Amino acid sequence: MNEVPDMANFEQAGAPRPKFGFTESELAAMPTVYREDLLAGQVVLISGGGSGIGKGLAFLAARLGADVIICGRRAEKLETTADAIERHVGKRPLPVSMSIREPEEVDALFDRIYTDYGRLDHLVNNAGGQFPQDAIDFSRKGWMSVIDLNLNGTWWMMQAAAQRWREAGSGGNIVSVVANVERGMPQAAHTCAARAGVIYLSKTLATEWAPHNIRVNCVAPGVIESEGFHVYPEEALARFHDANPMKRRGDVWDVAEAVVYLMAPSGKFITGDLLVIDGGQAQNGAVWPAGRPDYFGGKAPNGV
Ligand SMILES: CCCCC/C=C/C(=O)SCCNC(=O)CCNC(=O)[C@H](O)C(C)(C)COP(=O)(O)OP(=O)(O)OC[C@H]1O[C@@H](n2cnc3c(N)ncnc32)[C@H](O)[C@@H]1OP(=O)(O)O
Ligand SMILES: NC(=O)C1=CN([C@@H]2O[C@H](COP(=O)(O)OP(=O)(O)OC[C@H]3O[C@@H](n4cnc5c(N)ncnc54)[C@H](OP(=O)(O)O)[C@@H]3O)[C@@H](O)[C@H]2O)C=CC1
Repeated sequence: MNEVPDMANFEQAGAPRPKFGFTESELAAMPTVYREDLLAGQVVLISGGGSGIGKGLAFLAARLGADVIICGRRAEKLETTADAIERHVGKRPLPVSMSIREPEEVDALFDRIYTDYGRLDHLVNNAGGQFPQDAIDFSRKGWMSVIDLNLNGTWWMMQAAAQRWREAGSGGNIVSVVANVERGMPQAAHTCAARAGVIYLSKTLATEWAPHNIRVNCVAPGVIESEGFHVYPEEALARFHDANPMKRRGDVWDVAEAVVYLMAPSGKFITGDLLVIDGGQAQNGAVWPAGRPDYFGGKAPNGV
């Protein structure tokens, strides 16, 4: 397992740049295709908003004028991210420590949002993850934790949002961050099962919830450089660029801007869909998150 620098604090502490992903100054300055008041007056909830893709999106949404709520399990990480966004963007997201796997904690989160803001416009289900392992060796607890996090946790959030929106008669918008599961993904069968569940759940809800003016979409990142990379061994990381024909990793901004496209009026006629952001991985390339076995070619000719 690699040592991960404390991403959220590194700039203040004068530490070297993070091992994976952008600095906070970079997130604050990344060029965006969107106009600066695009999300003004809108309330956006981002699960897993303290790190990685969710943190990038929290910066972008705040820069576009939204009131942002970020949630996740680790309070310190959320606070530090909220501090950084306040410092760089001038708008402080509300950090809420909770687990999406606990329905009561999900309910409490939505109660807090409606008490503090009186509304919610967008739910981004970004919290999720997995560990790389051959499926044959999954422990029961390991399988259950990945399914519970990525499928059940995402559902509790969706249902809680939709019930509030139905009650308020307001409509709303859900975007769930899944993964590129079209051809399956060896060493990540648990997450493929859960993410496929979220994709087809979303397609179904898009129809059921259209009468409530609720849109439901997914985005599927390919290999996106983020803090989440710390769960993968060096051997696998060294070849992540081989996962797609563009031969490189994507970045959190690629995903953040795609999510905003679906949230904003640009997405107003899109529901039940899956936007893939993977440099062509669905067509060509393979990711082996625990390292490529010899049977499938082992090391590449250049030695990595
Ligand atoms: C699919 C690869 C695509 C490549 C591109 C990258 C995609 C990304 O998604 S980037 C990363 C996104 N972030 C993460 O994945 C977050 C890191 N992962 C986790 O936090 C865990 O893997 C989790 C999702 C399982 C979290 O569950 P939690 O219940 O909090 O975790 P525990 O540590 O308590 O573990 C529960 C259970 O799971 C088994 N397990 C956990 N890690 C491993 C491992 N490395 N290898 C094998 N098994 C693992 C294990 O059974 C754990 O129980 P105990 O044995 O009692 O600890
Ligand atoms: N980076 C990539 O290449 C890809 C990423 N993805 C997916 O994109 C999403 C974001 O990943 P990324 O930013 O890369 O990695 P991160 O590990 O940085 O993001 C995962 C986030 O989920 C939060 N989280 C985990 N468990 C829970 C929980 N039970 N309740 C609430 N929050 C939780 C984590 O915070 P905390 O630990 O504090 O709870 C963390 O902020 C994930 O769903 C990931 O699987 C999909 C495909 C590729």
